[in-house]
Amino acid sequence: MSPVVALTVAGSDSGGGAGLQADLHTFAAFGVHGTTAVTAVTVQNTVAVSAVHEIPPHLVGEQIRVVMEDLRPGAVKTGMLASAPIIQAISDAFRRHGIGRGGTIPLVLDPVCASMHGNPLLRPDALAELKAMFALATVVTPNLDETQLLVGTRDQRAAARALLELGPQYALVKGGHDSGPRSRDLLTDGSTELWLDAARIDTGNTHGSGDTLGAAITARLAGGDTLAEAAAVAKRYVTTAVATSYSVGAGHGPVGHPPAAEPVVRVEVPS
Ligand SMILES: Nc1ncnc2c1ncn2[C@@H]1O[C@H](COP(=O)(O)OP(=O)(O)O)[C@@H](O)[C@H]1O
Ligand SMILES: Cc1ncc(COP(=O)(O)OP(=O)(O)O)c(N)n1
Repeated sequence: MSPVVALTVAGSDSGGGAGLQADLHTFAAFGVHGTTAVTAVTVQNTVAVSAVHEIPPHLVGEQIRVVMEDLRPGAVKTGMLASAPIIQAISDAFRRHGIGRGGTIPLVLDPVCASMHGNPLLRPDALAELKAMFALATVVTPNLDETQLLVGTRDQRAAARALLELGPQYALVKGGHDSGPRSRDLLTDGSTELWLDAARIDTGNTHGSGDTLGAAITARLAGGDTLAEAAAVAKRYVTTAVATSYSVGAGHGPVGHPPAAEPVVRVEVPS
């Protein structure tokens, strides 16, 4: 029986905590075969990002093409996209291959702008292109620093409203960077509202938590979940991931990726 397949379009984190490495760990934890289109190689450890090498845009597009034509992922996630020309190449490839709104393959768009150390992962002149891409997304998943940059507020409801005006089907505004005893994320399509709520775990080792949440949503969407189902499962998974995070290196350690309690199960339909 062939496995469910998902694609991540993302940057590489040499420290192994975030980016496509976190996405692949998460896909594997859900029993999903992970494929990649690499946008950039970051020179990164637990302390800082010290350099970024961008992949030529046409090669990013080609990675998407060959994966789509051969492995046929059931859902796609984007992370670090680096530059406006790379975003343009990705958007073109998505339209060509039916990824995102207007197509049949769900798209989880994590608008990664900076690392948790404050180092940029998106060129400032690419912000408009990134926002234009939101209209393709099934769901956009910014953290509160990103909502501040993208729509000028850290208020979760106000941010979600402003994000939805840019055209995604859903906004999922993450609350990990908030304070207080709960870590609450808001999922809304403008008419329904779902609060994903968990106890805040007292740790500085949350590197890769945003990628892990988005990748878990993508894995479950690839297996056929609705977005609300996928987000609820993914929230339970990322809470376990933060609870199993660990210290490695001198800075912020990564979240853990234990096998998912609710993996993706392929249902074989007899022909
Ligand atoms: N200390 C924590 N305890 C529990 N959940 C957390 C904690 N930090 C982050 N999360 C959760 O991890 C996910 C990623 O959130 P966030 O840190 O806001 O995004 P990012 O990693 O993109 O900056 C969210 O579901 C958030 O609620
Ligand atoms: C290459 C690369 N991509 C993404 C990130 C940021 O990861 P994310 O999980 O969104 O955020 P943190 O949990 O690390 O704040 C990265 N650092 N590198």
